[in-house]
Amino acid sequence: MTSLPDTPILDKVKFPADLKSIEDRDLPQLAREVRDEMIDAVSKTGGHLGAGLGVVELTIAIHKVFNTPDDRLIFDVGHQCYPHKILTGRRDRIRTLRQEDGLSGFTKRAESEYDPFGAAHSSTSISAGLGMAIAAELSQTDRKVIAVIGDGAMSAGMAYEALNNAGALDARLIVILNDNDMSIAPPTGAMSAYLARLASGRTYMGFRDFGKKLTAYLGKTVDRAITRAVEHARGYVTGGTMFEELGFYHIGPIDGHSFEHLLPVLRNVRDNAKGPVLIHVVTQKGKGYPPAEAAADKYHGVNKFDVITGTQAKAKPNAPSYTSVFGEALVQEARFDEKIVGITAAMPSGTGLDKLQSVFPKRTYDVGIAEQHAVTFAAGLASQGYKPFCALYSTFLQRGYDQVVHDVAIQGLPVRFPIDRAGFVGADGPTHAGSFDIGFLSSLPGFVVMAAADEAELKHMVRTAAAYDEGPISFRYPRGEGVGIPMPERGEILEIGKGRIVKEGSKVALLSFGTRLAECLLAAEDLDAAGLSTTVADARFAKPLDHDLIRQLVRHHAVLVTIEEGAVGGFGSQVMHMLVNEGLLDGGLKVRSLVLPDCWMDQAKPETMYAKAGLDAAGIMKTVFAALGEGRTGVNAAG
Ligand SMILES: Cc1ncc(C[n+]2csc(CCOP(=O)(O)OP(=O)(O)O)c2C)c(N)n1
Ligand SMILES: CC(=O)[C@@H](O)[C@H](O)COP(=O)(O)O
Ligand SMILES: [Mg+2]
Repeated sequence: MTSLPDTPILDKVKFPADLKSIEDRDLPQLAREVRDEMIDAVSKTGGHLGAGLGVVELTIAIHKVFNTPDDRLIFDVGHQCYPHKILTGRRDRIRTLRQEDGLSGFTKRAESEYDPFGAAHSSTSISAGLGMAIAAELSQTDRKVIAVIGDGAMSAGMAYEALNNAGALDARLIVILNDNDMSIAPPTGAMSAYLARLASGRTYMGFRDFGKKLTAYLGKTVDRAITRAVEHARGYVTGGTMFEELGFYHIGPIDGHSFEHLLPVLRNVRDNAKGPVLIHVVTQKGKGYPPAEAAADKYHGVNKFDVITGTQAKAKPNAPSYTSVFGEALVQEARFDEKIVGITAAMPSGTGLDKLQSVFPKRTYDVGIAEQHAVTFAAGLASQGYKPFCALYSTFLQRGYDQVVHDVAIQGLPVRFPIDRAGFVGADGPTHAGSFDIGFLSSLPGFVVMAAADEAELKHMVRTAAAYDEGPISFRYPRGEGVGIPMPERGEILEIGKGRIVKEGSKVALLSFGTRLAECLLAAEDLDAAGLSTTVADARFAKPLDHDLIRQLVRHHAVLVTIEEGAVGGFGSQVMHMLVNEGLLDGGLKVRSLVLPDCWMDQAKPETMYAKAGLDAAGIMKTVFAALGEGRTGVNAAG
């Protein structure tokens, strides 16, 4: 007789409190249901799948044992939080993930009281958790704080700064190391090897052994100093772990998919831990969905897909992606110049450096999630005559900014910075938008700052950067496809600081920095039709500015509009500074500067975000008409 399908449990669990009435023995079924729900949802939305599949049991166990939201639960990066969102009152909205007006793809304070800290950039959870743990101690509450951090996120220096401080403070903080032996790509670095030794070298600790061990640890003395000395001595005898040396009570490895392991360990820690504890949990990224388990990337980030086959929907590209153009152009230049090396911070495929890695593996370095180190590592290479391309997303370059200033710019070292994901990125929302690099780089003396207007320009900029050895140089380009123009066989070397006129006009001048050029050309057509003859220029450089070009535009036009995919303080600000100081505004020229809005724009399609920001053709036209005081707002006003 076939067994009746189990009565759905997930329908009875809207919030973690509902877990209290679910028997431990029924949790594996709940895990199956959460997994099915998540797979179905992400098959419709796309998003981060593998990481969440790997923490279904862990998430259920944490919410079962601890008293969230009063006990604080922080997910590092937060891309694995979909099971958490399903179990914390957001199941009904889970199919709005990463869409306009939908749920964020990461944890987000404004979204739920169960998200005590926002994430998306990695390796922040232990620091934030320590802050909350100390706050709990200062306010003398019994609140527990749990930080869940992945093995990849443990490759960033910030995680060790936090471990170091937590150990010193002897803070009551619970760190759960979710070790699935994966980052986005297979992990790199000695830490990854160390964790692998820990995970394989020590047999899984059953909860009975752990219970004896922890009771012995706690029962032995009330004086933690003596306890820690004993622990330290034990470390010397039994080869304690790095975490114990830092003052953490290290438990594990335990099986992160076994409730028999998870529940008693978490309950023991909840009831008995008095200081920092690190629980080493071994999981499988993509667990429970065979297409994800079989995939090299474990379906880290997926498009919409067919649940049965796992086949992802792939829109037919109209043009190559900027990332692929960069990757291929760099391989081409590397063939000509053996001094060219590539550096990525755990994102070989995202940056396109996987292409260099496949052709020149010994000239490509994946340093792990370590942008600060990546920048200064590149500076070290440049100081010895190499030509490092330190390829980072704009948003992740922010993490290495002091290194850019202190180790690269002040020393004038010729590090090349390919900056991908410039401007709005769409589904990842404000945490990943590439908004600030124009400003924070063009303010640095001696930096050359470029932006590609299209994929052909990007190819020129790769060649130009390879040839430029006078100091640091950056070039930015957006996520997604190019505009579909013919590509040169090889890029040309651009004249540093020189822009170009793309379309001649006589009344309005649109000066674009980056890929808004296409929208400028569309706007120019309609402006011409409205009797406003329009020049369109591609600045190419935010630093050094093309002063001759700008003076020429000022002399022969009544309106000058600058436009960029960056926040205020970038290209437009550089131009305004020049105009003011050269007295070029004294003649009544009407000048406007179009930039990203001064707010954190939630996720939507990039084109929708740019339209909302007034950075599309309609917005450009509206700006021109307003500047001329003509009150017209778009094509229909042209009549
Ligand atoms: C500072 C920073 N750099 C890069 C990334 C891109 N990134 C997102 S998730 C990830 C890998 C995280 O690996 P791990 O912590 O092991 O989590 P898993 O996906 O394995 O669950 C990376 C590199 C990021 N979010 N933040
Ligand atoms: C979670 C994270 O930070 C990365 O997975 C990021 O979402 C990748 O962005 P792209 O999809 O633009 O490569
Ligand atoms: Mg991992």
